[in-house]
Amino acid sequence: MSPEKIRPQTASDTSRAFVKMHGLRNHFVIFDRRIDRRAFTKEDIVRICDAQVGVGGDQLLTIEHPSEQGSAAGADAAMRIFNIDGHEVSACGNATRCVAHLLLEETGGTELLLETGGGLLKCRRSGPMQVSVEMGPISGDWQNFPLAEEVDTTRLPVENGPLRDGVALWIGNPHAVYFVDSLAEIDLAKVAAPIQNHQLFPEGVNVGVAELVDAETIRLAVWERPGIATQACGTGACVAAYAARMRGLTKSDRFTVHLPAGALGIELIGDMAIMSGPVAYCCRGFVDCEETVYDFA
Ligand SMILES: N[C@H](CCC[C@H](N)C(=O)O)C(=O)O
Repeated sequence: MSPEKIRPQTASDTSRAFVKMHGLRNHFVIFDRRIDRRAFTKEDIVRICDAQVGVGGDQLLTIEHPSEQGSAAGADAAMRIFNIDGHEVSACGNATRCVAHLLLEETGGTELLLETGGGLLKCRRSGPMQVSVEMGPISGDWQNFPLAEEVDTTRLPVENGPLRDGVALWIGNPHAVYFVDSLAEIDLAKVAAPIQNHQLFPEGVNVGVAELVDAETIRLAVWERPGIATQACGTGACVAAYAARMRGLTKSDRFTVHLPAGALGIELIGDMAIMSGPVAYCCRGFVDCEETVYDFA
């Protein structure tokens, strides 16, 4: 096949232009809805995120014009975040860095304010392919999650095997953090899935399993909604650092959080977590949003 046959020259009526990026291998298919206003159906999202029939991604992101309220508060753009099951969620740390980098390249600036479902996030370029984001504030308010009933979020009553005495924290999305002695001995899917699906969390919860290596170093793996072990989780890293300090396991306010694909820097200032880490491009292209018919004849 000649390269021309496989290289799209222009977007056809049913296709949409995307860029795929990753932050520590947490990978995203990103669409700019400021340019192409068409929305995505749940089926589109599920298929686009599935590498076998679409592009492949941990989430689908759209860049949008800020809302009136966001604009008034100074937002430069807005981001919407969809999980691989098509459900919209309100926060993702690695996605925020990727979208902020795209927008900073567009403006040539060094700072911007990004509106998300979880609030307005201040982002800044912190190196050639590095972005820092003020991700907080972090809270333990049970009504945010929501929880099926009021419980002490600092001592979660939901346990499974080695995951005991967890902390529930909100950073635009819900997390349950459990400290263990050795992360290497944990079968993440096996121990975290029953907690994610526990009736206390009617909308599910991202489950972080953390090992405090020393006062400033955490090893972390996150079983994200809707049931995937990602290579990195930015919001998870922020709440793990916050939980370690809240629990009195350390007095530090600067952390290196090691995730399966690499490290994020987390700085805590009061309830605010500043997350710093890398971004990278994967590819650009067009993806079809019509129902696809396969002919194997
Ligand atoms: N990987 C993301 C978190 C996505 C959370 C999402 N899966 C949810 O359901 O809240 C991060 O870097 O923060």
